[in-house]
Amino acid sequence: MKSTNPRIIKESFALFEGREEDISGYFYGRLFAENPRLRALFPPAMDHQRDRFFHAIRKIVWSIDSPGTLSTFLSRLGRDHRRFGVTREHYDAMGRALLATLRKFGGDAWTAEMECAWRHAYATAATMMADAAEESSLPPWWTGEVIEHELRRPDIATLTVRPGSSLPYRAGQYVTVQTARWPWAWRPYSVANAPRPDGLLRFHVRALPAGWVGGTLVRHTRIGDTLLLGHAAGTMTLDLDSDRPILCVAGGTGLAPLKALVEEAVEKNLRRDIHLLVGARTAADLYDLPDLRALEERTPWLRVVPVVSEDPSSDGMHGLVPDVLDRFPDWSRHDAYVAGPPEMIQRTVTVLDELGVPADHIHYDRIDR
Ligand SMILES: NC(=O)C1=CN([C@@H]2O[C@H](COP(=O)(O)OP(=O)(O)OC[C@H]3O[C@@H](n4cnc5c(N)ncnc54)[C@H](O)[C@@H]3O)[C@@H](O)[C@H]2O)C=CC1
Repeated sequence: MKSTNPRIIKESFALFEGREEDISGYFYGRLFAENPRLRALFPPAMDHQRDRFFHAIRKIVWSIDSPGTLSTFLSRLGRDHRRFGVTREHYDAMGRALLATLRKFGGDAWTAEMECAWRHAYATAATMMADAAEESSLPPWWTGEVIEHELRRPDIATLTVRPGSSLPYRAGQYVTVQTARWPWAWRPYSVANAPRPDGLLRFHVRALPAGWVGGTLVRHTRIGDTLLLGHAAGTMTLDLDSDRPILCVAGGTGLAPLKALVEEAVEKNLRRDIHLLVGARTAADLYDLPDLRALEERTPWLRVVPVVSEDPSSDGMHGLVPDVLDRFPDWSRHDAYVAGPPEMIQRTVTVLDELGVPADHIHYDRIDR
């Protein structure tokens, strides 16, 4: 964004931090009031969408002076928005609503200089998104047929899905999934296997109490059902230039992307020592252990370590998975990959930092669910 003023954008963004909910609510309220037809493009419940909106704005602001990062992010966002049916004209309406929102929440501190910087930044971002969407040779979404559905726990299922045509992704990435039961509700799930010649995708899904898509996938999905799948995203992929040993730390179904990474390392025969720590509440919640043990059996340089947090009578290691890391000799030379609940990721990153793992050797994605 050449002639956008990054300093003004970053400084003025401080006016809005901490008021995410009100700002996103006002933005969408205003957008739909002025453009009622746009409402149909979005899900009935807007909570996740509102979070995503602010997250996207924050990410744009933070990377506004890193053209490479920004263009990768905006291009992906633009391609991805095709699944909502968003076209070039819609960006103008969104831009008007965004500026009106910033003006309102900026209050007396909002200046003409800020207005000009944001107007320019938005126009550039919208052009990048719309161009990327139009230039993409990939479809806006894929259909996928469920060919296996296995209930591993009352609230956890593994699914295998066959996309209608090849869906490109790298091990460790996630795709968004929509079920016929909840049109427009897209929820991200990591692909739990490395890319395969037959293109099949496996998912690990937990049904959460208020989770529409997860509940449907676990309890109301059968073989032969059709799902919609969005583009792959996420940066937690294997660093293939590194020869360091690998530490994977999984919490619950956060195992999915890590299993894909381990599979990729095994398929490529990387022969870098891998420790896979699998955190679960109870021994029964270790829903994928037999598969992991089979993989371990075939792979002399892979060690799978179950860690149970709420079941002191079970065999093996006990504790929250980040809290057992200091019971091992030394992780400081490892590349670390972390996935699970957000608090678990945060704690694991802190502990790894304390144990001397350099920040740029710790990989994780913050997925907006
Ligand atoms: N299904 C998927 O494809 C993916 C799911 N995820 C995320 O992984 C999470 C999985 O959740 P559940 O299976 O319900 O896990 P869970 O809540 O049952 O926790 C599993 C283990 O994670 C650790 N843990 C949990 N909370 C912790 C905390 N506050 N501090 C430290 N350690 C903690 C503990 O070792 C615990 O035994 C969800 O947040 C999901 O969004 C992440 C990536 C992919």
